[in-house]
Amino acid sequence: MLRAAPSLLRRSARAYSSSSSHVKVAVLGAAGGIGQPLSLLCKLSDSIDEVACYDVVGTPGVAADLSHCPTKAVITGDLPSAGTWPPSGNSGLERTLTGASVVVIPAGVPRKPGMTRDDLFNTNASIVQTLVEGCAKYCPDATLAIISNPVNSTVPIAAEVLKKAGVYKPAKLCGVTTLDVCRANTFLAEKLGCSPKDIDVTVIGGHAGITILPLLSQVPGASSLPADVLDALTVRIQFGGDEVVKAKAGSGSATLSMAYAGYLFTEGVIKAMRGEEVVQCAYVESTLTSAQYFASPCKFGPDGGVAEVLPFGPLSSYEQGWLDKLLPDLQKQIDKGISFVK
Ligand SMILES: NC(=O)C1=CN([C@@H]2O[C@H](COP(=O)(O)OP(=O)(O)OC[C@H]3O[C@@H](n4cnc5c(N)ncnc54)[C@H](O)[C@@H]3O)[C@@H](O)[C@H]2O)C=CC1
Ligand SMILES: O=C([O-])CC(=O)C(=O)O
Repeated sequence: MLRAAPSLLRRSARAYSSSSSHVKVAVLGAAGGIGQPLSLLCKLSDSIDEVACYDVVGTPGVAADLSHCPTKAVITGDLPSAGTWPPSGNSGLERTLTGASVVVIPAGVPRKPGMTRDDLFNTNASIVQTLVEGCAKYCPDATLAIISNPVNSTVPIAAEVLKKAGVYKPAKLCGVTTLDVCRANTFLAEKLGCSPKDIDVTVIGGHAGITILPLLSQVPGASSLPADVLDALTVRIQFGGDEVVKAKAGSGSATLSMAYAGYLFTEGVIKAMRGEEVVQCAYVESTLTSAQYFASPCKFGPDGGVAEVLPFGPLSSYEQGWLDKLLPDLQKQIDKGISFVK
């Protein structure tokens, strides 16, 4: 009674047939709470040939450690200048980014209890700006997956940086909202008493508080839940990040679940590059609503970018109420990112 084709990643007959080219994934912020387990998951992946770990600290150690895992991916670890593993003449960011197909960016500070994601803006905006300037220079064709918060603003920052450099391709710039989908699937499955693997909730909007909107009404088994249960579930998904920040009590925010979500997103991009049919939610430049950037289901294509921003389907009146409320908030956070670079 749940969705017939629930997987985040949908297979087609062309699976794995179209490309055997070298797939390099760069992780920027690779020594951090998200970066380390994300790099591990990438190192364990059969579809990744090279994992390039970059951070301002610790990456030679992270790379040396991961290199002992007996899997096919070659691993490197770079700092901004000297200090690489294995030793190399290139400067750190250049070596990391050159030849990358996908660049995943979890660099930046995480929240502490009492903070909003927007409170991270002052620190993370310039970190993302600098790193994306490097992407514009060394891997202008790569797909960029932005994890650093506030995603609602850091994606517009990245877009403005790429525009300034003359290499902006909207289809190749995504904010990663996969953790919202993971939470929605997990929490809804708990309520319905089924496996989260049998559920694929579409989550639209942005990635902060009320800008996150799970479309639970579209999941057949969920639409019959009482209104108060649906409301509690919606709010729990919107504020799932706060749940972790509170439990970690000052030591950071979601890292392990985010690493898993970032890995799922990256695998989705790579599977699409190899010819599989992949639809996954992402925060991208969009004309679906009045907000310039908006998370919705996106079909990924063989170049690793978004081939089509898909419509998000019918909303219940409850969800329409949230959408009306979130759009002005989201646009404000987008404008803040744009003005930072302009
Ligand atoms: N999009 C999403 O769903 C989620 C986003 N996040 C965000 O991800 C970011 C990272 O979180 P954590 O890994 O927990 O933080 P962390 O502090 O553990 O790691 C961040 C890493 O970034 C590195 N870094 C800082 N400046 C850098 C620069 N200029 N170049 C390269 N690396 C740099 C740091 O050295 C550190 O190793 C935060 O902004 C957090 O809010 C966290 C969870 C979910
Ligand atoms: O809540 C945070 O600050 C980290 C995050 O984005 C999430 O867990 O969704």
